[in-house]
Amino acid sequence: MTMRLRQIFYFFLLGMFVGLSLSGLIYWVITSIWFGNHLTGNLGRTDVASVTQWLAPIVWEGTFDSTVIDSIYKQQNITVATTVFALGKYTRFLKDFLESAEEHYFVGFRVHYYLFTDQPEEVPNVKLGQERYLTVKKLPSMNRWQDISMSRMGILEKLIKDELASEADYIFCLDVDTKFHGRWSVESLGRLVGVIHPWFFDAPRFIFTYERRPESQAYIPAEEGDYYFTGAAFGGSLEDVHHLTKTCREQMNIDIANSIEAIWHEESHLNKYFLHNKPSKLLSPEYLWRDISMSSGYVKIIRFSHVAKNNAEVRPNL
Ligand SMILES: CC(=O)N[C@H]1[C@@H](OP(=O)(O)OP(=O)(O)OC[C@H]2O[C@@H](n3ccc(=O)[nH]c3=O)[C@H](O)[C@@H]2O)O[C@H](CO)[C@H](O)[C@@H]1O
Ligand SMILES: [Mn+2]
Repeated sequence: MTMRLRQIFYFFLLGMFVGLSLSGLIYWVITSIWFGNHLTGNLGRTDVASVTQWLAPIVWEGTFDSTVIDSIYKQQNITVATTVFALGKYTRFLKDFLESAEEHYFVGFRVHYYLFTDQPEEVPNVKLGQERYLTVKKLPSMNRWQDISMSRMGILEKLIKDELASEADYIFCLDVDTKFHGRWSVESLGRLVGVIHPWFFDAPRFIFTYERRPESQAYIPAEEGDYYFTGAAFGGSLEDVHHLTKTCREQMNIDIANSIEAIWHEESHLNKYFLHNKPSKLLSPEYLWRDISMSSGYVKIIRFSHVAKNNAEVRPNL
């Protein structure tokens, strides 16, 4: 009798197990196959904002499906122009920059690096993958680091206008004192793309180091501004980045004529530009972190970071 009861009990348990598994399977079939992802594919983060007030996505780990997004861009045969400047002692950063980019940056897509330097002989010989190209362009040396940093806008404006039109679809302009540590790929593409500065993403607005003197063209009043963007990485379509670099160059020239230099140089002008020309996509500080040794709970993966450097030792002036 007890034997029989036990059998019934086990049979019941088995029935429960099969029933639950079946209903789980049916639920999965209905939601993902019948409905597809449009109803239930709920990617996103709850600990950080992943969309701006003007409905531009903010790219964080966990907000996109890399397989889906790769397959979209694979069909488009795109070329991503990538610019980097290395003058004076900054040529020492090139090897790590290029080697790590070959490992993590737009892997499997066509990338054309444009490298501006005053010492082409110092450009390291880095083995590039298939469909990866490097063009070295010589620049005269400059003796103020601020001038090097700011002059990038005008040089990029000219590069885009004179050479890139039929050569590339998108462009990213990056600092060289940096290194890639994780995927940076097509999820970052957009018409106009800004990267949230790693030191200010969790700071209140009054801390943002916008230019606060009304005499400068980069001036932003205390009650304005959405995010503080880094000058070390920005990008987008050729047309939009051309307009950005042209505008920043013109605004910096007006400042020069008025004998004023914005507090954070072209970064200040970039922030002013983004105030009136909202980026269509924002990249989280995963796309330019402080230094690989620092951590933050929000940043689940460091994709690109500044490297620790001794400014007094590498810059031509203080
Ligand atoms: C985190 C961040 O947002 N950094 C910004 C910040 O400091 P940074 O300390 O990052 O500026 P930086 O010294 O890296 O200079 C910017 C870039 O100019 C180039 N360079 C500079 C000096 C030199 O002797 N040789 C040379 O090639 C190089 O590509 C470098 O990456 O302020 C700069 C201008 O105010 C830029 O806006 C930087 O992007
Ligand atoms: Mn830098």
